[in-house]
Amino acid sequence: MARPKIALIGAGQIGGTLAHLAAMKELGDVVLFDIAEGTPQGKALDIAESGPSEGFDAALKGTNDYADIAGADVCIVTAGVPRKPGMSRDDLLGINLKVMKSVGEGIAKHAPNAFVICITNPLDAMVWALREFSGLPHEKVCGMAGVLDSARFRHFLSLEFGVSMKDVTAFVLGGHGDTMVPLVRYSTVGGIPLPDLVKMGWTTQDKLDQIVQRTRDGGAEIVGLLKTGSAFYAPATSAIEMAEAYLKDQKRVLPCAAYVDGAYGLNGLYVGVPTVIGAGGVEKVIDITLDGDEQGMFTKSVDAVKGLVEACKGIDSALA
Ligand SMILES: NC(=O)C1=CN([C@@H]2O[C@H](COP(=O)(O)OP(=O)(O)OC[C@H]3O[C@@H](n4cnc5c(N)ncnc54)[C@H](O)[C@@H]3O)[C@@H](O)[C@H]2O)C=CC1
Ligand SMILES: O=C([O-])CC(=O)C(=O)O
Repeated sequence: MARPKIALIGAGQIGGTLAHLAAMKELGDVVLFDIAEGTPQGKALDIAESGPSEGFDAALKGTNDYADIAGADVCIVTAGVPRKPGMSRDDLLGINLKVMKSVGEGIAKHAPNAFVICITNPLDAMVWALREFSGLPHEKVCGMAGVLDSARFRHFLSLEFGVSMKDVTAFVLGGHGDTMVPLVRYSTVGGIPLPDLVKMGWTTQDKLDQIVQRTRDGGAEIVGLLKTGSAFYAPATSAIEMAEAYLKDQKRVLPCAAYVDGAYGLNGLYVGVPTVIGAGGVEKVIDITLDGDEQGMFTKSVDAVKGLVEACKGIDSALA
């Protein structure tokens, strides 16, 4: 049986890391696409040359021609611009919206049956725009953010509790911005919800509040340290987890920016929610019950995403 084909649209920091991870995990053959001439070709060759030592079987190709993504099973989109210190993700909206238009058209023409994972920021608005420009079914287009934000939350919690990251679960909902909602009540250590761990005296509410804020600021913390761009190892790993769930029909329960129509009282909006990802793409949106405080934070985050979607419509009349 032929290997799956994975198209990576954008061969920058995340794109290159995605290609390396996909090859090392033997998820399929990889095509790296970018408008920069030489970059995707150079990265594809470099990674292919790591194959003999690593021992993976995967073909890698770099290209500047959308025709080479033909028939891709998965497309992961990182094309666009990352932020620099002092910028918010939302500052990227105008420039990256134009990129989503050409990427959406390229995918629609050459890989209309792919499962598409958007990473480009500002994430929730960009995945909405990419879906609009591509015209693909909503369940086949989603955005990566919740897996990353939840992984950051889990990492910080594991440091606080001094336990393995494997034993920490966490969910972060809402838009991938300053208003994201780390859900303390639905996050656990060894199955014990965080509020119970406060009652048990293993941590304090104050420490949890600080971890929640560090999670919300997780992207900015890395931007401040790197200075020339944003995080790429953990973002790439998170998207690969989603791609693998689709390719292997794993039915993973993963938070992602999914099209929510009906659940959470929403009427057709891309925003971070828990989902089930399998061979059908985003097969289910899990409509968890939120208490008053959680609902208030989620509504604020949803409103921020709605504002960005309206801004997109203002910039490109084809979206209005
Ligand atoms: N959703 C999330 O959780 C995260 C999102 N991001 C976002 O991911 C995006 C990519 O980040 P990096 O890989 O670090 O950036 P990068 O600058 O290293 O790579 C972006 C690549 O896109 C290419 N590109 C630009 N316009 C293009 C077009 N029209 N078609 C094809 N390729 C094009 C550039 O040549 C460049 O190689 C940024 O928007 C960043 O903000 C970054 C981290 C996490
Ligand atoms: O912060 C950024 O600009 C990149 C990003 O979305 C993240 O790392 O969460």
